[in-house]
Amino acid sequence: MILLDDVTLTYPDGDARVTAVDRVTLEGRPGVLTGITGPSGSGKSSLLALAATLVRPDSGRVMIAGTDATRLSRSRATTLRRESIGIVFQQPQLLPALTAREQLRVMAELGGSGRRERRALVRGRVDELLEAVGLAAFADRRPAQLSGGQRQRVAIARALVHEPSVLLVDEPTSALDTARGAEIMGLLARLTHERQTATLLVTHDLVHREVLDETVEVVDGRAALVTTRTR
Ligand SMILES: Nc1ncnc2c1ncn2[C@@H]1O[C@H](COP(=O)(O)OP(=O)(O)OP(=O)(O)O)[C@@H](O)[C@H]1O
Repeated sequence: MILLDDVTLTYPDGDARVTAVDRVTLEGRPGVLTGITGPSGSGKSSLLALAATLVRPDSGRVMIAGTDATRLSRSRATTLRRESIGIVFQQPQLLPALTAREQLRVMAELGGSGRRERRALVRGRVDELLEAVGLAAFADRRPAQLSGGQRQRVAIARALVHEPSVLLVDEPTSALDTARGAEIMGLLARLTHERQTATLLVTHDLVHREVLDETVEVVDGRAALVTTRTR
């Protein structure tokens, strides 16, 4: 689970500062797909960067799996991020020379606490994850031999390699047509429910709103929970 607790984030703006996130409290719970929507410049990406522990808030706490990430040293925050958070970016950001299976294996080697047994465990998860995202038959293909939707599926599987409790997703459908986008959103909802990740997903695209369990709307750096769906 993840809790952004009364967080504020400002950026330098000439001699002054611009408030990108203004005292937001937002909770991601296990098995819940929470959509973050709102106009351009409202602070959605900044919220995700805070949740990813990539930036520190000016004030407030970011609680991840019971730990206040804002109080950790940089290196301990990095370890927490690797072990507890999966991130899917707008573009899949795959390495062109590697097959789908190798993209996940690299993540298995890089991340986590580095203990040999743990790495072996993570390696063993790779084929199961490729199957879970519908790519079992494409494991040996390189990015150029995959469609845009399939590349995004590889990125999703890669984000799940360390079995994160928190999954953060930034505009996953922006490079896809409506049908492929709907498939990716459906996949993210299914994985969230099956793997009980607390998933925060930034989206402009309200075409896909029906798969979201909750929708939080951000306006001028402030967030309001606008809908909650009961499954
Ligand atoms: N690195 C930065 N330096 C200065 N100001 C920034 C920086 N990043 C974002 N901002 C400002 O913070 C505010 C929120 O930006 P943010 O990118 O979080 O919004 P957004 O809702 O994700 O927008 P978009 O949908 O266009 O990506 C905006 O006013 C933006 O100009």
